[in-house]
Amino acid sequence: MMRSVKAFAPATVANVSCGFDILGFPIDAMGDYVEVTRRDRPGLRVVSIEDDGGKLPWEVEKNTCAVAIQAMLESYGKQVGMDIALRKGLPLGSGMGSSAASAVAALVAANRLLGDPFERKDLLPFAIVAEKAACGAGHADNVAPSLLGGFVLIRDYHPLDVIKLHVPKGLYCTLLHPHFELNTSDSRSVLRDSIPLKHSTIQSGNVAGFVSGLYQEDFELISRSMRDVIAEPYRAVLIPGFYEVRESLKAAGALGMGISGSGPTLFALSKGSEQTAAMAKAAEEIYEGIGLGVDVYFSAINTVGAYVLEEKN
Ligand SMILES: Nc1ncnc2c1ncn2[C@@H]1O[C@H](COP(=O)(O)OP(=O)(O)O)[C@@H](O)[C@H]1O
Ligand SMILES: N[C@@H](CCOP(=O)(O)O)C(=O)O
Repeated sequence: MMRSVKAFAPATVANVSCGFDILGFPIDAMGDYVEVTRRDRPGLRVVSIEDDGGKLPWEVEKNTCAVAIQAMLESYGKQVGMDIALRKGLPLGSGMGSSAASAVAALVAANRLLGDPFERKDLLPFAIVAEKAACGAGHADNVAPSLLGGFVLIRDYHPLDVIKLHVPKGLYCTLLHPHFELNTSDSRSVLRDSIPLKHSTIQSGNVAGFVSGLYQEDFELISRSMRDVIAEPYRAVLIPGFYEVRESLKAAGALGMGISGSGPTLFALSKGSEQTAAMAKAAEEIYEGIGLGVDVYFSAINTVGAYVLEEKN
């Protein structure tokens, strides 16, 4: 019987401009690490959290690692005792699926500790419970791609219908993380409950175009489809320099760009990695002008999702 398992779950770009709450992909550049260790008494404990600046909750009903594992154990039908150690590789409130990566890494580790009783896709509802605990909304567009890898479409939430999409060769992602936190719950609170019919038409056309573009490996179609009339207009005002950075990234060769998840990180897709240095330089100059530090990450699209790093007997 396994004694402890360590797993990694990648950061994710949710929405991908046109797919609010229904589209996302993981990146290779970074993620969260969770180790779960069996204990002889039932019950979960968070025993260590590293690299969170002391900001994350240790309570099992609040930390997404524990919330996700608890949901899994309820479905498993047996209370197995586990100690949970989390190392944050992701900045908080960044728009890169930080709460999701913790939950997914915890689930993949705990599932393996139990001998993999759940298939990968069957872990998703447990990760959604954790996401809801973290930001008040059970959106799956971070947890699903972090768990499954590649572009993932959430066709429906009730019941869950999740589809892995084709990843075109040579598609590359640049992430710009300006140094401030924007909590997902805050950037969801600026959104409207209803949208005009004409916006629904524009958004559906673009999400269909984006998915077709992936399958046809048609980078021009992907580029044309990266438009968001639902969330971006309301959220852009929360992100200093958004429109300027958008123009500079496009001028530097991005296929398209948008807000990663709920921001403040911005993402750009490009065909290949040749333009990424120019994109980063252009954006860095703008952020410097507005007095904001920025971290830049480059990554291929991660196609495998979370994985087990180490098992100890
Ligand atoms: N392991 C975790 N447990 C509980 N809350 C977390 C965890 N990781 C991140 N969070 C919190 O979840 C909230 C949602 O934001 P987060 O997922 O970090 O945003 P983003 O995905 O935009 O980076 C934030 O308040 C963040 O501090
Ligand atoms: N679809 C969600 C995605 C939130 O992503 P995060 O990385 O900012 O948590 C939304 O747009 O609110």
